[in-house]
Amino acid sequence: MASVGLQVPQQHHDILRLFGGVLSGAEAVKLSSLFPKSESPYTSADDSEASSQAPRLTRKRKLPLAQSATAAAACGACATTFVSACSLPTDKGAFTLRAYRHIGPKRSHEPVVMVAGEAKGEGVFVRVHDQCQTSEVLGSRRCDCKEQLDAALRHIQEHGGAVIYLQQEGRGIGLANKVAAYALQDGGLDTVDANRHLGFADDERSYECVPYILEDMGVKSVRLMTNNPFKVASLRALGVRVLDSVPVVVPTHEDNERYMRSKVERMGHLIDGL
Ligand SMILES: Nc1nc2c(ncn2[C@@H]2O[C@H](COP(=O)(O)OP(=O)(O)OP(=O)(O)O)[C@@H](O)[C@H]2O)c(=O)[nH]1
Repeated sequence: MASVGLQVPQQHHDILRLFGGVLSGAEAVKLSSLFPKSESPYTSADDSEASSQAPRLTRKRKLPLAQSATAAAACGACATTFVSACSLPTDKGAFTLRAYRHIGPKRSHEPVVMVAGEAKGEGVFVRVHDQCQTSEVLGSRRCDCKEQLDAALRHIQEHGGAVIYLQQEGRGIGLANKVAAYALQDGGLDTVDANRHLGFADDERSYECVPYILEDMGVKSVRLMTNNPFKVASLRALGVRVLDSVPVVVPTHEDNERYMRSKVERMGHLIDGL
């Protein structure tokens, strides 16, 4: 069986150094494996010659080159790389799908952006949406995530804009932990206390890749599609210019009503009628 030995390749040493040695070798190998060698944002003396001769399909965006000093301070050590874009016909119309790779101190993942119409300049409709496999893939009615995603996609199809889709399942705790949190909610805890019971913060998400994605797309300011003031504050703290927030309210039903109430009462969401 393959295992991670003690021999960590040179490019992984670079990542270990970047993260101040906080990561184990295995974690660093996993993070680095998100990047094909020719696209690694961290080049070592050993491979710089080879990579300079390789075809360049991607634009690299390293944090030290970022224009936003606020974002640099907030992120500390991260890199977001544009990978590719394609057309994506869907049941809601035609979009362009842009794909990125992000490596960061809290998580490394592959953000994608659904773009419709003109999504550049000032006041662009943008939703920053976090993955919810239980509703979006499995059809769960415990939350409103899929309905919000669909509503946002329809909105940008009509008005132009972008949905930035981040792989931060379960407010950043991951799918298996979210199932554990659901089990605790089946036993009577609400969504916040379930997270705490498992030893997590109420919200473990991080949005450090968003400023770079917006900058890459030429978006200067956004009208953020969200009901969550904490999300607005988090993005502003990273240097994103949020002009206002646009509510994304979808009908509540008996299967998600308790969750929706908890979002309002425990997490400060602004949802009319709740
Ligand atoms: N830990 C945990 N995560 C959940 C639960 N229900 C949904 N999620 C996750 O919550 C995230 C969506 O967060 P929400 O709080 O519903 O909404 P928001 O993104 O903060 O705010 P909006 O922009 O208004 O949608 C997704 O990553 C879901 O997977 C739950 O009970 N526990």
